[in-house]
Amino acid sequence: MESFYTIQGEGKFQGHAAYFIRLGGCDVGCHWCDVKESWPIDTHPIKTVKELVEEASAQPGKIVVITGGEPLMHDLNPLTEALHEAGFRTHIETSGVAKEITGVWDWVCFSPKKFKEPNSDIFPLVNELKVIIYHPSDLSWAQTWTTHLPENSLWLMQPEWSKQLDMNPLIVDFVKQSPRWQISVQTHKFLQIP
Ligand SMILES: C[S@@+](CC[C@H](N)C(=O)[O-])C[C@H]1O[C@@H](n2cnc3c(N)ncnc32)[C@H](O)[C@@H]1O
Ligand SMILES: Nc1nc2[nH]cc(C(=O)O)c2c(=O)[nH]1
Ligand code: SF4
Ligand SMILES: [Mg+2]
Repeated sequence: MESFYTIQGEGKFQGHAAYFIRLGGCDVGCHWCDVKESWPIDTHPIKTVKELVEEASAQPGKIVVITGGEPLMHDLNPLTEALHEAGFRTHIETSGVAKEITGVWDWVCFSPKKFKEPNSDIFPLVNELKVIIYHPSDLSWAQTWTTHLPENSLWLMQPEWSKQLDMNPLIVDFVKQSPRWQISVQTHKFLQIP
């Protein structure tokens, strides 16, 4: 759909320069999704792996974040292998909804959704769980995922952007009581960058 060089706004790598590749196509249907224009799979420009790697290589940053849409709708082996060969770290933002988990990853951010079940094959690969908190009931729903994940995974709660005034106090209280969890906020939106 698009690619751009910016600052990772969310999660463990928040604040780091990163080249984002946003792949078109998603059928998960989150009603609060902040990139609904990414949902169609066939209306976006098509680029080759070589073009994407060349464009990323024009920037000094060494992290590439593959997002979407739902990037795992695509076979990500060729792209991630080429990015590794070019010396990049490969990071993914995914709901885990996929027929197959493809790609070679240095960092996997798994953001499960109530609207569609993820492929459980992703569980052992997860570095960072990032649950979006839209409603108070999402606090307990978030906790249901942790038992599936590697012991050293990070557990993050991120307020849904339009609900942050209501959700932030709940998330803050929760993390103070359950310090295994951390807060992620969408810092790029405060910085007014892509
Ligand atoms: C747009 S999604 C694309 C990647 C993948 N489809 C997914 O959902 O993980 C990128 C990240 O933004 C989060 N996100 C999307 N809309 C949001 C919103 N309105 N408020 C907070 N986070 C949001 C998603 O949960 C995900 O962690
Ligand atoms: N700056 C910035 N950081 C991000 N982290 C995850 C994003 C995403 O949409 O996947 C995102 C995004 O869209 N912009
Ligand atoms: S899975 Fe990700 S891209 Fe798809 S609708 Fe949900 S937030 Fe948007
Ligand atoms: Mg985003």
